[in-house]
Amino acid sequence: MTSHTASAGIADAKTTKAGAARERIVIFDTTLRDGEQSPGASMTLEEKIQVAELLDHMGVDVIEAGFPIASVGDFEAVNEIAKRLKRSVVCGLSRAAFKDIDRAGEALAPAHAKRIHTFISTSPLHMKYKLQMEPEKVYEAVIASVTRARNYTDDVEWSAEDGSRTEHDFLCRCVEAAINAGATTINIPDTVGYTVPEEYAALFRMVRERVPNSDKAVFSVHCHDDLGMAVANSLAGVAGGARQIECTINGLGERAGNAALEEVVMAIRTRGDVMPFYTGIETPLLTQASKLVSAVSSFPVQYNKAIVGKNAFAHESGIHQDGMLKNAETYEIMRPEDVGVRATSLVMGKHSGRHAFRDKLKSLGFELGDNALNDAFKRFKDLADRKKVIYDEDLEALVEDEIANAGEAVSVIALTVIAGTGGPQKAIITMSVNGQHITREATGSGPIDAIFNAVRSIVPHEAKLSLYQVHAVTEGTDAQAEVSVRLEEGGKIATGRGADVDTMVASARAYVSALNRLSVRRQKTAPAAA
Ligand SMILES: CC(=O)SCCNC(=O)CCNC(=O)[C@H](O)C(C)(C)COP(=O)(O)OP(=O)(O)OC[C@H]1O[C@@H](n2cnc3c(N)ncnc32)[C@H](O)[C@@H]1OP(=O)(O)O
Ligand SMILES: CC(C)C(=O)C(=O)O
Repeated sequence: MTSHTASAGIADAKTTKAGAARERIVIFDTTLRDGEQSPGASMTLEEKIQVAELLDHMGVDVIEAGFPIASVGDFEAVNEIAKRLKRSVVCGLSRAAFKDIDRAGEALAPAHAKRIHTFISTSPLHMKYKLQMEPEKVYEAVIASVTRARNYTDDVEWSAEDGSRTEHDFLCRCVEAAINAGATTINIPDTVGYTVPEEYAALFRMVRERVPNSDKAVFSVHCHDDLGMAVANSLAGVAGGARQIECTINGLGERAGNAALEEVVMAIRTRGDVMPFYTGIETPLLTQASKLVSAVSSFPVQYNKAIVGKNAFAHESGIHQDGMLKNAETYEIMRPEDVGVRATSLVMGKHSGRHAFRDKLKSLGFELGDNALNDAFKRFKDLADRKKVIYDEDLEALVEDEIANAGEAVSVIALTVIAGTGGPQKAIITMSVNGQHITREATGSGPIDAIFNAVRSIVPHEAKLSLYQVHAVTEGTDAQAEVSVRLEEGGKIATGRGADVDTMVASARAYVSALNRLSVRRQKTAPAAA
């Protein structure tokens, strides 16, 4: 396969092609806080430390390690992570309540760099029904909470929960007050995944234009995926002036989840031609982070998940595989190694074509001529129609069987076996013997015995069966069976192998293969004709 050339869009450089400076986007990971709010995703302290250390190593700017007031376990997690992290800022969440903020301050005390993130809802719906607070009380709570948090650190983030459904005048008032009270990051979350890209971008533009001190804070997006737009909305928020993205590994999070870190980071990196930004994330660690979070949260990653799904760099259809073999950029917009995937995989399946089949066999050490390749390809297509996943071992067994049985004097053409509780079992076999098709049937004590008896009636012989062995080439009930047969006759030994998803067919092929070899042995040792 040809490799990718450096794609025009890749935003590694700190300047755009036109020479303008790219702006740095702060990546704020909340896998350990919002991610853990996914029902069933709780992590142990050790697991959280493991995730935090990997995120730190990966270059995440801010790690929201938990909500310290929530439980002793959450406090300990934030506190232990605060002791360990070397590069990232450690962040703890708190409501607009002094006890929450003090607890967060206590948990974060050992951190080399700490942030308190305090939030309160600002939408009419949340204020009226959830908080049951008048807007003026909420406004006062914004100022009081940010001021309190500043006692612990200069790095204070304030969030307007349900910000995307908040009335604009009130949102602007609260943002201005939070900045005046000392907030250095202003987050306007789309808490319920309700907004759409154009609307969210406009919201940031509006707030930044209307709030007089808006240049004193970094604006942040925090998007949920209820309508499947968390990543698109996050990037739109950035287009509207936000410079921090809150996200989680694998998009873990409340309900349908948060914007996926790996997706926003790779979108920025890959489409640097239209987004003049960069992040500090070491993207080759993305797959490792995804696997770790999946393992500790017990949330499997869907196969077709962008960036880190099992199929993100896998191609099964012949036309795509052919394109990939000629130039990887035909069907891949990112290099697999840039996200920590070892290599693109051309998956062999019912949609694959000859180019990919030949290439795959070559990688397995088989170089077949055109005729043999065509025969093997026909058998492979037949196998792929019957078997969901074709493993390398399947191809090896198929080709070895093809090589062992191709061009032999005797071969199996068709087989029907009648088996079950009410024996005797019966086999009807059609074989080609020196080009002539012969059909016979026989019974036996068991289906294999019946098959071998039927073969013997077409190719009579006295050879003794000294070994009959079956093993499954791969796992699963649709695995191919690989059958080995050993025949002995007058001191001569011949073995044969056959492979098929049907154990009976594989047995017949193995038996016939051994007979062919025995026949060759007989000829080799026969006295030369006078
Ligand atoms: C959008 C988000 O993701 S916000 C974060 C959500 N995460 C979590 O809630 C996980 C951790 N939470 C918890 O462990 C608990 O909810 C706790 C410890 C925070 C609070 O527990 P409890 O005291 O039992 O209260 P409970 O959760 O039932 O209700 C929440 C209370 O906080 C109030 N509240 C909610 N948000 C805020 C806020 N930002 N600021 C101040 N008060 C708030 C509610 O109005 C309610 O108050 P009330 O008890 O006077 O009616
Ligand atoms: C606390 C805030 C940032 C939040 O998680 C949300 O609004 O979804």
